[in-house]
Amino acid sequence: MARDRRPAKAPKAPKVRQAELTRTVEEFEAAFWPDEQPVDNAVVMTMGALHAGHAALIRAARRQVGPEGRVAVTVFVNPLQFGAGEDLDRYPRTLDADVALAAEVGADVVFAPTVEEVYPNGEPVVRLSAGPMGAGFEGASRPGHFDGMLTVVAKLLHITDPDFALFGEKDAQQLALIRRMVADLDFDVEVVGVPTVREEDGLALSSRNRFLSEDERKQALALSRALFAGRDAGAKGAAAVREAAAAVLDAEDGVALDYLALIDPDTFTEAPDGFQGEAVLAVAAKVGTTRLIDNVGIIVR
Ligand SMILES: Nc1ncnc2c1ncn2[C@@H]1O[C@H](COP(=O)(O)OP(=O)(O)OP(=O)(O)O)[C@@H](O)[C@H]1O
Ligand SMILES: CC(C)(CO)[C@@H](O)C(=O)[O-]
Ligand code: BAL
Repeated sequence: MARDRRPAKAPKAPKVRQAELTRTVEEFEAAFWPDEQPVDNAVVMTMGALHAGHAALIRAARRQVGPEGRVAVTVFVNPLQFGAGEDLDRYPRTLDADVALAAEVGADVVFAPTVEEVYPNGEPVVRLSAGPMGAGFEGASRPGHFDGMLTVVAKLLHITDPDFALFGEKDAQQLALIRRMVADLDFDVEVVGVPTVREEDGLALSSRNRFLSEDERKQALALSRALFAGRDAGAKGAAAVREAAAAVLDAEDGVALDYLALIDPDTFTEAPDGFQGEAVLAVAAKVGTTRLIDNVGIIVR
């Protein structure tokens, strides 16, 4: 048999995506639409300090648009959605690591504008209003938060003009409001929700978890444990759900509860006694100086 003299094929190098960092709208547009090719594109909006939860969103965006599509990640800590005395100044900023992680999990472009780039005329005079759907829960604890959030999401949708925009279910009220804004104001984008990514012990990943001391990290587990206990009581009715979740939180001294609520996901108002069907069980609490939120979907019978 003749010897095969063809050189052995070099193993295929894995495709390393190089996400381009852009700081201005002009740079972003040049990088995100380098040519006229009609491909699907998706955006993942973040405030940076990326973790595995954000990575899940970016991976889902890549799956959504396919290997040839375009994925943008925005990194912008939006002052408009922070109230006085909130953690705007100490919010973690880790841009170099964010660009590296975004690239690794499938982003083509990172858009990290300055505050002046996003608000060149200073604070916007005209803003969106979240209305009654943004008044309860997070909106009650953080007045103006959702108006500021919707205003920047609308601006970023205009700038990035995506086919798909992906948001985490961890911020359930935010996701519901964005869906409602898109429907009410005829934005031409498909909003995709992505399930919450948790640590093995149940803690929902959050950029703010890095502020927790070791002890606080243990105390913070009461949030997810309470939600899981509530979910397990779903077959016994709404009152049993609230009771089971509250019992877990009551037993943890280190957690200062803001709200624990069984929510009708259509209206984002408290589910009435005797409520049956799909609901969201949500919690917000301060652990030390860090405010955390979490929620689970639940069927109440
Ligand atoms: N654990 C998670 N699983 C899935 N999505 C997440 C998770 N954490 C955040 N996200 C989503 O990532 C997007 C950007 O969120 P953001 O940058 O505020 O991160 P974060 O971790 O929620 O930060 P924060 O500590 O400010 O709440 C949002 O759509 C949010 O819902
Ligand atoms: C959607 C968002 C990026 C708007 O600033 C922010 O609220 C967030 O990170 O969830
Ligand atoms: N993840 C929600 C954005 C905020 O806390 O301001």
